[in-house]
Amino acid sequence: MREKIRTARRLIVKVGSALVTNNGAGLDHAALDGWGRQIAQLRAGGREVALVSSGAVAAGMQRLGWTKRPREMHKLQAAAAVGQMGLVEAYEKAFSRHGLQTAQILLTHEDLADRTRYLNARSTLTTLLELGVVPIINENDTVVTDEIKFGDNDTLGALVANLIEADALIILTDQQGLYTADPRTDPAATLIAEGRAEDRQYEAMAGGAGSGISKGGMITKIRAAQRAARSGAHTCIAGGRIPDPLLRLAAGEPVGTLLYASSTPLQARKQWLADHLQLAGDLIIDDGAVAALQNGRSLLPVGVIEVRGDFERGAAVACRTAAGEEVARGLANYSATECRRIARRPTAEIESLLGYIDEPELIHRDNMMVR
Ligand SMILES: Nc1ncnc2c1ncn2[C@@H]1O[C@H](COP(=O)(O)OP(=O)(O)O)[C@@H](O)[C@H]1O
Ligand SMILES: N[C@@H](CCC(=O)OP(=O)(O)O)C(=O)O
Repeated sequence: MREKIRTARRLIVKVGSALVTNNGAGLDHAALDGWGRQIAQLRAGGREVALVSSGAVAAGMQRLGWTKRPREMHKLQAAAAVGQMGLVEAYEKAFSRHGLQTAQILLTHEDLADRTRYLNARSTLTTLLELGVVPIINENDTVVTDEIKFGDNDTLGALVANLIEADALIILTDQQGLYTADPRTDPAATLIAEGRAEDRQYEAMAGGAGSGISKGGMITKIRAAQRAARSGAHTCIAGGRIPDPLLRLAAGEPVGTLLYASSTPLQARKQWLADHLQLAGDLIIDDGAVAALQNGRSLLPVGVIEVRGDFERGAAVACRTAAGEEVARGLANYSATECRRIARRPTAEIESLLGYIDEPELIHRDNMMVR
């Protein structure tokens, strides 16, 4: 089973507040340096890595000289704003020592719920990865209006894994993995080596956060594994203080707990497309395009005869024959207005017709479910 992590090409690594701030004692520069060194090695081995890092609130509290986590939302948000500065500065310094460039990405739930912003976030993140830059991602705590508690970064890590179709989510924390009960309160608890992410028994074993500076606890990590599995990503929960956890996991060593997804990313994604999407419009396609889709190809603008409905970029649309029969459904890379402009035209003309080109296909085959 550990083969699944050994062969993972795109990884999301999540590090929690306890590790980043050495249990609230200030940023743990040695830990940051160690992650930089490991990520540089993973990159050199051909993997893409994005880092989801907590620690803004804890680092801000430390900078402001606060010893107790405040309850008021505005104070937490102020602490996050102060701490995020120090956090990204420290990452930039530590990672540059290992030849890595970093980028700050701050996201909110709305950014991932809104299709256009979702697609923009996805393009930016994948572009950064292609450029060899390590995105350092956190929730944009300063603007979230919900309780900060809902914004735990385990969930954010899973959402990012879904967003960029990562192969694995690695959650580093202050325990060695998932135990049969919280080891802080139950000394007889034993480590779970692996299991299916969707297995509901794990929720009952997991408790809340281990320290005053962390938010999620183990339960949010289990739910994150369930969520990551929906796009086919496997999750490892492992101890962040053991030597080289990332390199060992990537080498296939049985470190921590592996909660694996039971379907491949593509199957999971296509299933999700088939089950969940509300269709926002129709693309009427010609016979050549019908044959191309049935042969597993992407939909190009040249095969589209007519565009029905009014939809945004990223919306789910049906591909139909002129007689109205549904051939496939998928996520459109262009809005209805843009689709009308580029319909029947060769891909090479997209840029001159729209003034820009985002994707050469109108619907990519990975985002399409053929009936
Ligand atoms: N079944 C369990 N196995 C391991 N840890 C658990 C379990 N239930 C609760 N925990 C607690 O979860 C904590 C890790 O989560 P958390 O404190 O949110 O850390 P992080 O900052 O890394 O997200 C552990 O320190 C532990 O006390
Ligand atoms: N965005 C917050 C993250 C809080 C959080 O989820 O903490 P943790 O449970 O340690 O991952 C921060 O940077 O402080």
